Amino acid sequence: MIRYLKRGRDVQARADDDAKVRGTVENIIRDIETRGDEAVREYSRKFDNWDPADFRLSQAKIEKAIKSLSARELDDIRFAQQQVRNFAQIQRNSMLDVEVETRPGVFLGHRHIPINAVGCYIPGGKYPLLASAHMSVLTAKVAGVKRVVATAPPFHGEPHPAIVAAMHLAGADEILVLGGVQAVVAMAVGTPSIAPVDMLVGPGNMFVAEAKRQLFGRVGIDLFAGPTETLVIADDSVDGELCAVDLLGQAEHGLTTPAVLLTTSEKLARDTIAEVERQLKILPTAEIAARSWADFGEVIVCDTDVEMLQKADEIASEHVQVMTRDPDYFLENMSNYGALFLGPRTNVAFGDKVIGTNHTLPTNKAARYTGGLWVGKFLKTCTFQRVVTDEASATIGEYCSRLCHMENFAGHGEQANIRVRRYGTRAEVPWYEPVQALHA
Ligand SMILES: NC(=O)c1ccc[n+]([C@@H]2O[C@H](COP(=O)([O-])OP(=O)(O)OC[C@H]3O[C@@H](n4cnc5c(N)ncnc54)[C@H](O)[C@@H]3O)[C@@H](O)[C@H]2O)c1
Ligand SMILES: [Zn+2]
Repeated sequence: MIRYLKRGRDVQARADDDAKVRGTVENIIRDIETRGDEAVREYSRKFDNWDPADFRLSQAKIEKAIKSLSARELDDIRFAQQQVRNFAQIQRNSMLDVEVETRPGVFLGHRHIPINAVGCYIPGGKYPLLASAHMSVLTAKVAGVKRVVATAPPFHGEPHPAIVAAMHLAGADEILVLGGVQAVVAMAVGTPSIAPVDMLVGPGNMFVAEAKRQLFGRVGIDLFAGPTETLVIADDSVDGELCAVDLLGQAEHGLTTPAVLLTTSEKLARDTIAEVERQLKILPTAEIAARSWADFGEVIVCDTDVEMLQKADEIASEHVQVMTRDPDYFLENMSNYGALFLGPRTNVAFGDKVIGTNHTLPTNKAARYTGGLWVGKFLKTCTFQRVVTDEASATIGEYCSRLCHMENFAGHGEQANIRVRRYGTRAEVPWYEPVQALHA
């Protein structure tokens, strides 16, 4: 049986919020489409109080930002990037191009082709999320993307030096200081100063995620990566302090961050609720975390691991941290999650910042149909084929011709028939008389 000790806001209230955001974003996109650069500038002034001569950073400004960091800070960024680069490269190596002879004389294959130009959004509203530069820019570069544009909003009125350094060290070809919807629209449609990109990637708040969603089709997007969500699955092998730290650690992202505890231990559930209240008195980011916990936090008690698994798949959370006696049960059986964190020794912050897996992950139940950002998202898997013998051309041609006939496709049928006549031994294609006559 599944019991809620604490519930979040109802589904209707969340749907109303989504509808409001959709409308706001629609208007901004339409406005930028009609008025271009001028509108980009206006929204930048309005939302970020930011109106520089050029949104693009010069080489001198990039170097100045890097020089302002300490050796320790630069080294830490390099360490994180090395972990992300290494794992992205391992994943790239797992993706093989293929070319196989599927029937005598018939060769089919696919190649992974990098997208030409990608725009990476690095969030910087509440926190300067420099880790997103590793996750997007660097991974795109490992995939072989030629032109990578990276953009982040100003932080306290200026480019944030650690974000700029991380973008540069990750290999960004162009660095912009521009935030929100205006940044993603500018990269997607292009402006006199920003050449358009083919794909938008990276996380962002609900406005940024919704803008990417609305621009999909005109450009590619990686996935729906909106406000962070976290799910902790735990049994009585861990304590309330650890669970509360792991819930609040992610609840601090923003006011709409669901942090959910699923547990088979009612004692752990109650201990965690008490611990959350205690920690909220001392956590420096409690102002945000307390609101998201109050509105979106949930504590759910189940009887068995099987029940927890069912509920977890239904929630389809971005992050799922498993701290039970047998975490592998969830690895083997769970199907809907952005990323799994197995056992108490790791946690979501490791994945967010440094361990090497990508932190840009599906939210809003998108984990039902996609994983997170990874090197494969920057590659198009494109097929090719060739037929190298007369016999193969004629044999496939006969099947094709008959199948086209069933679908009433005369022109397609002729494409096949002409091969049958030229490369085959049959003098005629009996099942396709009318079109045959065209070539008599
Ligand atoms: N899903 C993931 O993989 C993932 C990973 C990391 C972070 N995140 C999420 O990224 C988000 C970052 O959000 P953030 O706000 O700190 O930074 P952000 O850079 O995404 O958004 C800031 C921008 O929002 C725009 N904005 C603010 N208020 C607006 C309004 N009323 N109308 C239109 N535009 C407005 C501004 O232009 C501003 O530059 C968080 O929600 C975090 O949870 C998600
Ligand atoms: Zn996080």
